This record gives sequence, structure tokens and C-alpha cells, in this order.
Amino acid sequence: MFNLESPLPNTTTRHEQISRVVVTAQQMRDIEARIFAGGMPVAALMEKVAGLIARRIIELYPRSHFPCIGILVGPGHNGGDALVVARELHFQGYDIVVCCPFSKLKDLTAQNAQYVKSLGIPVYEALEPLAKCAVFVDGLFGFGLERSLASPVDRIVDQLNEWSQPVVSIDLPSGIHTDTGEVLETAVQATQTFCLGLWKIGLLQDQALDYVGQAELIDFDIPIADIQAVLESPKIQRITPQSAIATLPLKRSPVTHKYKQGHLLLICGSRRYTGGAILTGLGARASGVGMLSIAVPESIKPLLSAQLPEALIVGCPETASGAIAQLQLPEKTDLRSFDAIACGPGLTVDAKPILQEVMNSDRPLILDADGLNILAQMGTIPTLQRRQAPTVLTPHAGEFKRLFPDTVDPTSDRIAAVRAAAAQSGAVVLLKGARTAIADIDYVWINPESTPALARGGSGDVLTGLLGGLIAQATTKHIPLLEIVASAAWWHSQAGILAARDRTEMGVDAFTLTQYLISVMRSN
Ligand SMILES: NC(=O)C1=CN([C@@H]2O[C@H](COP(=O)(O)OP(=O)(O)OC[C@H]3O[C@@H](n4cnc5c(N)ncnc54)[C@H](OP(=O)(O)O)[C@@H]3O)[C@@H](O)[C@H]2O)[C@@H](O)CC1
Ligand SMILES: Nc1ncnc2c1ncn2[C@@H]1O[C@H](COP(=O)(O)OP(=O)(O)O)[C@@H](O)[C@H]1O
Ligand SMILES: [K+]
Repeated sequence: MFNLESPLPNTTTRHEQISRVVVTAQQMRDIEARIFAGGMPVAALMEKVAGLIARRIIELYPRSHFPCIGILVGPGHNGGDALVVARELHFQGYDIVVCCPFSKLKDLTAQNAQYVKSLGIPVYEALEPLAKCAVFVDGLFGFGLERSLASPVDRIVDQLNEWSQPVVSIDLPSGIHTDTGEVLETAVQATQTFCLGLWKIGLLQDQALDYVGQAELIDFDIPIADIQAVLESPKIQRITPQSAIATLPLKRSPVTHKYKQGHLLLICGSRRYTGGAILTGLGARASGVGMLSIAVPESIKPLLSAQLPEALIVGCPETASGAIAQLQLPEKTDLRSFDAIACGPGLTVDAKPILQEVMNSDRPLILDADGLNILAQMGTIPTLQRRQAPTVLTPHAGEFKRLFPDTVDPTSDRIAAVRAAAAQSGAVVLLKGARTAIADIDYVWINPESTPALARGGSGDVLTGLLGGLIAQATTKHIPLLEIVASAAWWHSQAGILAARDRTEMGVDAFTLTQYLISVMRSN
């Protein structure tokens, strides 16, 4: 089990420790300052970093197929890195052409520019002379970018984006805000981004993803002690396979029985939205939950029974519109009979009384879809403040804005938004998206790997069921809530990735997704 107190548990490898860390531009500056204060020469670090980048470029773009490389150089140390890469690739036999549209460079960058020129490598202010290059390296700006790109650099970036050759961005695609991932007017659309040293938070924000391409970390041996000194109590972490499977698959005692493996109540579906209830049930099935009860409107009970023969389907009285009118649990059962309750998919907002009832229960509660829309109508914060037990909210950006209209806009900074929402509400908030972010009052976890194949109706319902089933089991095993929510998000997206690999991104409908969930556990 991973330790939420520290992302750098000393029981794991350096690679694992480093790959969980996420930093802002300021934190990266502070970490670098410590390394330099410790005595590491700036030029030596630049040599080391650029050497690693050059080696990776040679692997990805061998000279036999990519004989000419264009290097874009900015005024700071991102440009310095690029110039050292230029020099190293030149000595490896590549034809190098440099574009540096700046007259004033930082000292170390200027020195490297001078040496590159002395080697006979052509350096231009314009981009046009680089048109025939087979690959580009973008070293215009890294985490030092503080304002929008101005002329002529903005036009150079736009021109580069119109060409079809691959582009490798050093540290960040130039033009992307290091913390929010915002595109500052214009930005380089990279094929690959080699993030240097530690993951910059902006690379994990949805709005940057069209520009980042394939992101990979170039580890240049930042001492763990310097990271820990700056991130005393690290608040934001990347989910890694190792952190996710620390809890999965959930262990079973040989003498367990079904009621010890968690009992989940799903409350979902309506006459209008039957499929959502089925998908939620199939997501819960894959979680391995010991007992599954599903409350639905009476009229759709036969459909659910046919799809989920192992579940106890509870038919409830329904409104004229076909929504659940009231919960009618079997005799001798009340909400305390369950280890967790998940409520919302396909419910319609006509099921409002149901939400009031589950809000009053003392069981962990997962709310999704119409469960969230009803909560927004009831007043998110005051309603949640009355809860006696943990609540997990799983909104997409639209639902998030309805729930938390007065907090940070998730379209401008998803990580700040999810953090603020968790702090205000006391709930665990899972903000869905390409890079799902999950926060409780203290910590944020970001799911760094997913697939757009999941952008499809019903895939969120699958997550709700999976999450509900895992939480019902985690409750009986005393696994911390945030850990299990992060593991569920990882599991769900990994199933999407596996399914897309087998069936293409077009082939991952929500039902198919449910069929891939177990394969993720088998392959990890
Ligand atoms: N130190 C090392 O050895 C290591 C460094 N590393 C590398 O250093 C990078 C960070 O370097 P950095 O701090 O020099 O910042 P960087 O992003 O290159 O550019 C800032 C420069 O641009 C300017 N500027 C800003 N905005 C602008 C705009 N819109 N339009 C025009 N100009 C603008 C700003 O000047 P200003 O005018 O604001 O004074 C400043 O001069 C990092 O990403 C990584 O690649 C790592 O490899 C680790 C080892
Ligand atoms: N571009 C994307 N990349 C990766 N995952 C995505 C993307 N778009 C959506 N998803 C994931 O798909 C799911 C969609 O959920 P949701 O919007 O609730 O859909 P529905 O309500 O139709 O089930 C979420 O888990 C979300 O994180
Ligand atoms: K860059």
C-alpha cells in the first residue's frame, strides 16, 4: 500500500519515486537552485541533460532515415540545451540547421551558440531555411516562459505547426504555461515532449495535451533529498502502475465469505436510461465485489436481471416519467446493510427524493451523473456538510461547473479546480477527463495515461460501478478512500488502453470496456 504522507517512500526504486513527483515552475526553480548551490556547475548540468536528449533523439530518429535536423533555439537555458543537442548531433554525422530568432541570449546559451557557429553549423533568424529538415527540436522556451509568444517567434511557431515533420520539444512545448498547461496565444505542437528531471504539472493538464504528443521523462539524477527539501509535504502526485496496483487486486482470505467481500448498492437507471444501469452493474461486477444489489424502477427489472444474473435486482415504485419514485429495499434491509452506495447513472433528475434519502445514510456514497445534477440543485456544499460519511463525486467538467459554480473554472486549471472543490466540500472529487484528477482535502492524484477511445457515452457509468464495487470492498479492508479511487481511475483507463490496442480507438464502446477490465488485472 502506498503512503499518502510522502510520494517518495524509501521502499520503492528511484524510478518509481521520481515518476510520482509533479512540480510547478517555481518548485523546479527551487530544486535547481539547491543543486547549483550544492556545487553542480550549471554548464555541466546542461551538458548532461542535453547528452541524454541527444541519445534519445538518435534512438527515435536514426540518421539513416532522418539525415537533417532543424533546431529552434530560444534565449534561455532551454535554448542552451538545444544548442548542446545541436552540437552532439552534428558530431554524430547529422546535418544540423539552427533557427535562433533572438539577439539577446543568456550567457551560457550565447557561449554555446558561438561554439556551434564556429563548427560551421548554419544559424538563421528565420525558419524558412530549415524547411527541408526531417525532424525539429524545439528549444525555444521551457519552464522560464512567463508571457505569450510575441512576433516574430509566434509566426515561426505557427509556420512550424503547418509543416508535417515530427517535432521533439525539450522540457515543454514552447508556448505552454508550465503550471496550467494553457496555450499562451500559440504553442509548438510536439510529436514528443522530453520532460526534464521531474514532471511539470502543465503536461498533465487536458488543455496542453494536443500540444504535448508522447510525453516522456528524461531523468537527470536530481537528488531525492533536494526534491524532498522543496516539496516538504507534496500535495500533487502522478498515479503510477505501481501505486495503483499496490491495492489491486484486492486480497481475499481463504475463509472469506460474500458479505466480507463488500456489499454494494447501486441506485441507477430509469425507463428512459436503462443501458446506464446495466453498464454500471457490469463495472461493479468486474470489481469482484462480494454482493451486488441494484435498485432500479420496477419496469426495467427484467432487463437488469437478464444481464446481471448474479445481482439482486430491487424493483422500486416509479414516477410517471419512469424514474425511481422511492427506494423499496427487501424486508429486513435498510441502507445500513450495505458497505457502500453508488447512485446516479441514468437516474434522471425526477429521482430527487432518492438522493435526499441516501444523503442521510451513514454509508460511503459515490455520486455520478444525475446524482450530481440533483446534488447541485440541492446546494452542493451545505448538503455535503450534513453528511456523516465519506462522499465521492465523479463529475465531468460540465457537471463540475454545476456543482461548484463559484470555484476555479476546470477549463482554465483542472488541478486547481479539483483541489478547491475538495477543500470546499470535504468530498473526494474525481474530475473526469483525458487526465482525470482526484482530490481530497489534502492531496491530488493525476491519472497520467489514458485513451480518447474512452470519450464515448457510457464509459463513465462503467467507472461508477467499478469504483462502487472497490469502495465497498475497501471499506471492509480499511484501505484509504483516496487510494482506492485513484486505483479505480487507473484501472478503468488501462482497460480502455488495452481495448483500443486490440480493437482500435473506434472499437471501445462501453460494453466492450467492461469486458477488458479483468484483462488489466491479469496483465499487471
Ligand atoms: N539550468 C540548467 O542547466 C538546466 C536547465 N534546464 C533547461 O532550462 C530551462 C529553463 O531555462 P530558463 O530558466 O533560462 O528559461 P527558458 O524557458 O529557457 O526561457 C526563459 C527565457 O526566455 C525569456 N522569455 C520568457 N518568456 C518570453 C516570451 N514570451 N518571449 C520572449 N522571451 C521570453 C526570458 O527572458 P526575460 O525577457 O523574461 O528576461 C528568459 O531569458 C528548462 O526548461 C530546461 O530546458 C534543464 O535542462 C535542467 C538543467
Ligand atoms: N479524451 C479522453 N481521454 C481519456 N479519457 C477520456 C477522454 N474523454 C473522456 N474520458 C473518460 O471517459 C469517461 C467518460 O465519462 P462520462 O463523461 O461520465 O460519460 P458517460 O456519462 O457517458 O458515461 C471518464 O472516465 C473520462 O475520464
Ligand atoms: K521547449
